[in-house]
Amino acid sequence: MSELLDADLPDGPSKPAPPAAAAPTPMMAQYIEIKAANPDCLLFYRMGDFYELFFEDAAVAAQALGIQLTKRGKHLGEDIPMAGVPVANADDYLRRLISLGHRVAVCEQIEDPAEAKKRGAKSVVKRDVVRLVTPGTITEEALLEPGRVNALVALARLGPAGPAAEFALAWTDLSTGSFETGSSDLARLGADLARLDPSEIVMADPVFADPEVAAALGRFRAIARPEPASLFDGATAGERVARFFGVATLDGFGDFPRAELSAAAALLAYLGKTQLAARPALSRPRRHEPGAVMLIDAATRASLELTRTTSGRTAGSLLSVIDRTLTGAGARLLAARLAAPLTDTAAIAERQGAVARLHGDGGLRTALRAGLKSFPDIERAVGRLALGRGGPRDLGCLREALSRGRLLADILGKAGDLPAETAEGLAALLALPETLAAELDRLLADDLPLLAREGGLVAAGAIPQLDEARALADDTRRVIAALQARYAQETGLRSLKIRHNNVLGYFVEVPEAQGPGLMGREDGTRFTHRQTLASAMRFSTLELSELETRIAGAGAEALRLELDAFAHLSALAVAQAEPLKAGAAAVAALDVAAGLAELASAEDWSRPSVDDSLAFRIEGGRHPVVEAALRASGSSQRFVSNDCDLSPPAGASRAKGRGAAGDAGAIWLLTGPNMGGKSTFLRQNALIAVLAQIGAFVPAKHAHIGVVDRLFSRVGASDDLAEGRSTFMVEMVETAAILNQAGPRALVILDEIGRGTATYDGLSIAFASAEHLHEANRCRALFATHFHEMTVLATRMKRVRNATMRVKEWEGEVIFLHEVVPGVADRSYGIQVARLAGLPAVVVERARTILNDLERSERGEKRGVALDELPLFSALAAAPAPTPAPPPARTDPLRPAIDALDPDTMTPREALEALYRLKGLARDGVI
Ligand SMILES: Nc1ncnc2c1ncn2[C@@H]1O[C@H](COP(=O)(O)OP(=O)(O)OP(=O)(O)O)[C@@H](O)[C@H]1O
Repeated sequence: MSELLDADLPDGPSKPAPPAAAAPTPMMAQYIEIKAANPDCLLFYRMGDFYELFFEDAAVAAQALGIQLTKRGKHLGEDIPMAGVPVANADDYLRRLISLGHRVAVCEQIEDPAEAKKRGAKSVVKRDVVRLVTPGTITEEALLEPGRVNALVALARLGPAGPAAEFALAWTDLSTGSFETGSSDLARLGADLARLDPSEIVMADPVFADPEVAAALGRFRAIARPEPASLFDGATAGERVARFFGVATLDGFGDFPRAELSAAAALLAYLGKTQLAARPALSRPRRHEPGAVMLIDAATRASLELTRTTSGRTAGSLLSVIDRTLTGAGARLLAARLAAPLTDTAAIAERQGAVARLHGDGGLRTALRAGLKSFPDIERAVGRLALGRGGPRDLGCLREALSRGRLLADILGKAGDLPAETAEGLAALLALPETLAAELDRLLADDLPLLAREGGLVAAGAIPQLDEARALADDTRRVIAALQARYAQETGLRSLKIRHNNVLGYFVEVPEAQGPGLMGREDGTRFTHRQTLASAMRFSTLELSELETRIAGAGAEALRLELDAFAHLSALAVAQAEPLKAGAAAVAALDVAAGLAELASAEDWSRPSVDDSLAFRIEGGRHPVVEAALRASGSSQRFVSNDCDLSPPAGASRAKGRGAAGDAGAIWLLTGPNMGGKSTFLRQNALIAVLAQIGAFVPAKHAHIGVVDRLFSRVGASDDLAEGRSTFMVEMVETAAILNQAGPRALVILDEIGRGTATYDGLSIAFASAEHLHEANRCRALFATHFHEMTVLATRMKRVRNATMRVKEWEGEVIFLHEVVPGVADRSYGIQVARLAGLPAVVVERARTILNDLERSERGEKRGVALDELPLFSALAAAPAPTPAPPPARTDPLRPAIDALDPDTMTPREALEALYRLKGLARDGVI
């Protein structure tokens, strides 16, 4: 704060108010200049131990953070609003601001206040923005969720707007340094973004303004940010990427299409803009081959609740049920894999191999999981160190990771034959940098401070000069005592003392009589006379004055040595970023495989067979989330497993031609009562496909799945009022996407489409959609419907099968068996379900009458009178007295009961009983 200098201080009350247009103070002028360069950020302006915010920023921050809004000095005659947050817990405030969608520019003092003072008493310490904190560029542990990838995406468009425009994405998680690219197009952009689930997207201004892109972005537009088109310049893109990685050409990185290079270069440019001087330790860009992953659009992800439930919570999602990982990196990898199931059968088999090995070897799994438990997050520690934002604890994390990595390698090394993925992991663990491990072990203390500048990060005994400096700083008295003992011994003067005062500093003092003996000594220490007092003489020595200087500088020296050691270790770690990251990836993959194996063994899941056929045969399939929920509810009801077979009908591949079965999967039309379990069945099959293709085991006895390249699910109706679309409109938009995009390898789940409009319109749409799926899309599909009329399709179309949910009726009650069987439901049991849901009995009865009537007329019989009658309430009211009569007087049963009593004729016992009777009437609430 000392640097705030007079120039920065608010005008005191004694001073006259400045004229309205008074020039700002030098500090305010500096603030205004920096703020003008960062208009779209809240500016955290460093002043001593605080980040201060001024003007509008102060008001915004005070409101968002609930901190006090004060004022400081005046600008143009007005008070300057100010709010501040302590530097020590700035992370917490940053997190809150970022989560509210703000961006923050962190402005630090970039010179020592003493330097500023040299320029004159009124000069201001130089400051500059060192970093922009945005949702996609955070790296601090406190700001990140351990198990969630924090993706920043750059979206590039090649060519002018229009359906033929090529799109590409480049994405990174700055906290771990991952860096990937992939191609896209307008139709699949939403699905690609949904897979990455970014925190922030950057794109060129014109792309941001394109209404078609805006529509494709959907909810992601809220986190999109327009940037100058020059960031995406395709002509210089390759060169810029090469420059970042310090290579002459990108040839060694693989073949990147131009649009992907443009996205990659823009991403790097944006990192440059936000990270300024710091250079992130990004891995070399890795290209996602088109078609390598199963495409799942945002609506499908939401309806299948893969990583979040429809209400936005993690608990209750598929991820939450299958996640048995033990490390942050493992949890992130599992989430990333779940978001992007593979389509390459060999890659799937490789992952399955790792799970299967650990599934089959419980001992190995247990040992590995013990070693993995809270394994430190290497990736994020390296990421922070590379950006210069790391601390001693990040080094400590690497030290622990390296030694625990060796343990894991030992366990795997003794395990014998390993599947490819695990063997690769072992190789990466064995390649963890030994030299770094040794250096960390040698230099780091056991307990590490949060910040390097607090000191204490280097172990005692590691650096002799540091030990000495510390000894001097911390243990001056001991050093002096040792010196005093030495002098006393050397001179034979037992009364020799070393003392200190501000004038002489350290000096030797002896009784006056012995002083002359010290002067003019030929051998040993030379004592220089400084002062003679009445009873004592004082001397200095060379050692003492050296000691003096060393003590004065010792604290600073100790800190410098520690900071040097920290910089040395950080540089060593950053230089080894690649093997460290490879080790981290190995640990994450082991954790995922061991977690999935643990899950499979605890839940009795099986290894699916995944190939390039169009098969889809599930035996004894279960819905993992509903099953877990049933168990957690403590209900005695067990989850009922079901089979599903959408494989092409037998011999179909030989039948060629349109209309014949051809090489296409089947469509199941599923009818059945409400609450029968249709939606559960539909979803469980989609989830089994997803699980199979991430390389996991699946909740089924057996599963054979021909790779699904695109998954569509249209389950349940929901309004999208924010986008101005009604329930029916949303339903139709999503159905349109399916009918337009699903190819022969797709798996389509349609749950009751057409129910959002009038019956005949709905039925016609559902009917036509099913026909289109069969004839045009020719994909595997599950179609649940209440339109029983649709079941005739099975007689007309070769690959349509009817299936239904079994129910039992017992004494007028409906019992849901949750069993899927071939056939057609005879009825919907909607009225029984309505009764179970607690609809008033009178409404249920009336509904039953109307239903009978409708059914009779449908059968061509004479319709009853129910529909022609007055509606429910007038019908009820019509019978007794429709005329406006006063409301019936409330009868009070106590009155007649009291009237009936004759106290004169009652025995005491009868009186007592009567009293109890009256009391009972009152208590039962009859009155
Ligand atoms: N296979 C099953 N085993 C046990 N319980 C099940 C099973 N399937 C569904 N259930 C239970 O039945 C409830 C209703 O299931 P679901 O929502 O799938 O029915 P639905 O037929 O789709 O109903 P609606 O037609 O009303 O949408 C579930 O919440 C679950 O508790």
